[in-house]
Amino acid sequence: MLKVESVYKSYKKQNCSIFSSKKQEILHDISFQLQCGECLGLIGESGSGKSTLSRLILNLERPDFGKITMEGQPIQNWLESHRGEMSVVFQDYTTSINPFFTIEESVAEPIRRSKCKYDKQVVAAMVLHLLEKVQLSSRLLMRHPHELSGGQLQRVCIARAIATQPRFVVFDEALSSLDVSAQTQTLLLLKQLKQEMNMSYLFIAHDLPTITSLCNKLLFLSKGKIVEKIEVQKISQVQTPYAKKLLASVLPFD
Ligand SMILES: Nc1ncnc2c1ncn2[C@@H]1O[C@H](COP(=O)(O)OP(=O)(O)OP(=O)(O)O)[C@@H](O)[C@H]1O
Repeated sequence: MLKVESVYKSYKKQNCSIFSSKKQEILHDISFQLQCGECLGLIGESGSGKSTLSRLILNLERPDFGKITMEGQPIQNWLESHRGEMSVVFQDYTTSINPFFTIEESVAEPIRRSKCKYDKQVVAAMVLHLLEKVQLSSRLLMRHPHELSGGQLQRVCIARAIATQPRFVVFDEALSSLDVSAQTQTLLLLKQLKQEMNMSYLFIAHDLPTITSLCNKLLFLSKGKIVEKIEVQKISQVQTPYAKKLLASVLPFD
């Protein structure tokens, strides 16, 4: 489904003069594939290039070299011809939602922007159904974002992300800002939604237990390079010192 081939990305070095052309390599020779229905976890420490990679996949930025394709088509072409079939949930739920919109308006927005045109009552029914899917009460419909908890707001973001029935969703540190209890509940919800809607996920996180409980394959990213790819069932067989260190930090005993 998604194919990333030898992708490189650099940014202009920070703290350099505006005339300087010095660049810092952020991603180096990244290649991997994600099959239909799979949940691929991308794990790496802060600054390893995870969000940069997700921006390239979402076509918010272009790689310097390399190819990103979806079902054989360059990602930008695929996104144009498959509107609403890829979506994203970011870590910062507070800036992902318009503060002036009610929850109903926020969830309705991606449906209204999609290629299918529905009348008002149908959109209202779809919003209600989506709230039910993410286990939020219809009593929240007329509230504004500041009147919801962090966990509830992230569910609104998830409802928006699944509103157009995407086949592929990128979760970029989507649970990192939630407390442990909201994280656990949201994780269960994502598992359930994935099963019900047969979606493929790219799940980016720096927390190994969260990622292993949801994903079937893992990529370890260190300093812009994929240092290890492994199936979650074989996680105890990781080879690289970086992956071993991450594993040891959550499983201190043999
Ligand atoms: N637009 C940009 N211009 C210059 N440098 C950037 C830009 N975006 C990211 N970087 C740099 O690229 C590096 C990787 O950033 P990125 O956000 O991809 O890491 P990350 O693994 O997602 O980190 P975190 O887990 O902290 O979110 C960082 O050093 C960052 O400062």
